[in-house]
Amino acid sequence: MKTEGTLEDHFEQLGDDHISSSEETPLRKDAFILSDEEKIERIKDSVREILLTLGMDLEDDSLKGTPNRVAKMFVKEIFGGLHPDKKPNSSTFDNKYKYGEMLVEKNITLYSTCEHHLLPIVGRAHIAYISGGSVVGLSKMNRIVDYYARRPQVQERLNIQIVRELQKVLGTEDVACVIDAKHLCVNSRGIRDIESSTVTAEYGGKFKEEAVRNEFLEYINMDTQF
Ligand SMILES: Nc1nc2c(ncn2[C@@H]2O[C@H](COP(=O)(O)OP(=O)(O)OP(=O)(O)O)[C@@H](O)[C@H]2O)c(=O)[nH]1
Ligand SMILES: [Zn+2]
Repeated sequence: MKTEGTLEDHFEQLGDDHISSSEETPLRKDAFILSDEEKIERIKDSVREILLTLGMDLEDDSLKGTPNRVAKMFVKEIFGGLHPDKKPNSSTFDNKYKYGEMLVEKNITLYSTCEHHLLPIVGRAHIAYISGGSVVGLSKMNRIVDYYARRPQVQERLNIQIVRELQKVLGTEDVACVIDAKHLCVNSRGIRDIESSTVTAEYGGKFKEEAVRNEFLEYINMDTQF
């Protein structure tokens, strides 16, 4: 969407007019007006400003590349999942072999960023689904987790977004995801409790039934023997 005036004018006009529902990442309508390169330039200036305000000497050899490094990392890496174009293409196949039990992809490594403090969230996601006719490539589940994790996030929303996307891809409600993750904003600052972790879950369709849910949880807790 292109409009007249400066980007600042445009932000001003938009005010709090977000396009998101509660399960969606709260993005502004103009989120993708700027190219990645333009975003990196702007963020670079902001990071420089923060470091200067803190009193850091940006002429120092070790620090002079930091604004650019952080800006690139934000746009291309840790927040690289904000752009819908980055959504992985999840190839599905017909369930020709008529596999009728649940499939569990467990211990998926998850790196995200807490949107309240911009500190890391590090953990594991466990996904299960029961095929309604389609099966999805195993790695696509890891890729979906990674895509939604590369955003400023809260764990609850991340968990729901993963389940909704898989339900869409597979054409079935019968999808579940459990996430167990450490939030560095709890572990390394504030209350500084290094031991605690946060567990969230989203159960769709048949996973709302106790027996089905328990089977999934048993697989997650099963020791992997290799
Ligand atoms: N529900 C939820 N809360 C989160 C998540 N990540 C971080 N938080 C919490 O967001 C809250 C923000 O609370 P504030 O009181 O505004 O922030 P704060 O003063 O830095 O709070 P403390 O961390 O208690 O020092 C904190 O309690 C965080 O632990 C998340 O994924 N889900
Ligand atoms: Zn936080």
